[in-house]
Amino acid sequence: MLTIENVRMTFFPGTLNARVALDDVSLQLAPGDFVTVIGSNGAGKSTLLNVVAGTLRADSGTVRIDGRDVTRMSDHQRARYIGRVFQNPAAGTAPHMTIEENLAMALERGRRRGLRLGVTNAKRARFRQELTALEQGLETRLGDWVSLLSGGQRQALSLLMATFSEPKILLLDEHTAALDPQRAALVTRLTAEIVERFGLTTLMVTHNMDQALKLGNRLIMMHEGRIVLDLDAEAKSKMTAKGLLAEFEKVKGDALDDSLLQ
Ligand SMILES: Nc1ncnc2c1ncn2[C@@H]1O[C@H](COP(=O)(O)OP(=O)(O)OP(=O)(O)O)[C@@H](O)[C@H]1O
Repeated sequence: MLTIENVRMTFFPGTLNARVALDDVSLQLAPGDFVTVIGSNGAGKSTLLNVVAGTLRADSGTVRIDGRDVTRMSDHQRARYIGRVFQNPAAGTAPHMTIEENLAMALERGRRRGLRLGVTNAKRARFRQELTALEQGLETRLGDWVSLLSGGQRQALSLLMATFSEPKILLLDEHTAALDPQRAALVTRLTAEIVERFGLTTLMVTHNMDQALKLGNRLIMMHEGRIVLDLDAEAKSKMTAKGLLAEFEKVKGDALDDSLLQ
């Protein structure tokens, strides 16, 4: 469903500030794969998601979604294939539009004929049904401005909006990191439910080891622009948070050894 081949991406190439964010990254996801992505700060996790979404263009390499080469497509052209939720609850929703207007916008996203934001009764019934599943009481607040919602409620709504148009790929970029533990747990649970319900192929970046181990059927660890660990479902089920930290220490140590040898 998603194929990333030999992708390289350097910020400020050819300058003293040059920074290799992705160093020959290849990754293949089968339909329905749910891959959690961990790694130290600056490892290239967000850049990877940006290259998949088309927000950033790779210097070289290819990105294919469902067999289609999207490498040269803009983020707008890819929007119909991709749903994305960011760390900041404010990023995924329009604050001065109502809940139902936001949902109507999400429903039309990526369609070719432009925006048809009209909220019909049929749509409203669907919105109520989907919102009820979030268990946030939002189904009775369709006319409320989104700016009135809590961070957790907004993130739950963002998740619903990102998956509404049944994207081929769901990208989650530390989408629970800005929430308090209780709300983070709720959004984590909703994530698992929604991904399973729609069978979404998902890449989820997180700094939370327990979350990375609990969710999904595969885990990758990135370090300095490379994938340094790739655990399938079985290896992941046997891994512990402590074990992951030990792997972190190992790659950091190896990187240090390499730099000392140069
Ligand atoms: N817009 C940018 N301009 C310049 N350099 C950037 C930009 N975005 C990322 N980088 C650099 O690219 C590298 C990878 O950054 P990226 O944000 O992908 O890492 P990350 O793994 O998501 O880190 P974090 O966990 O801190 O969010 C870092 O060295 C970072 O400084």
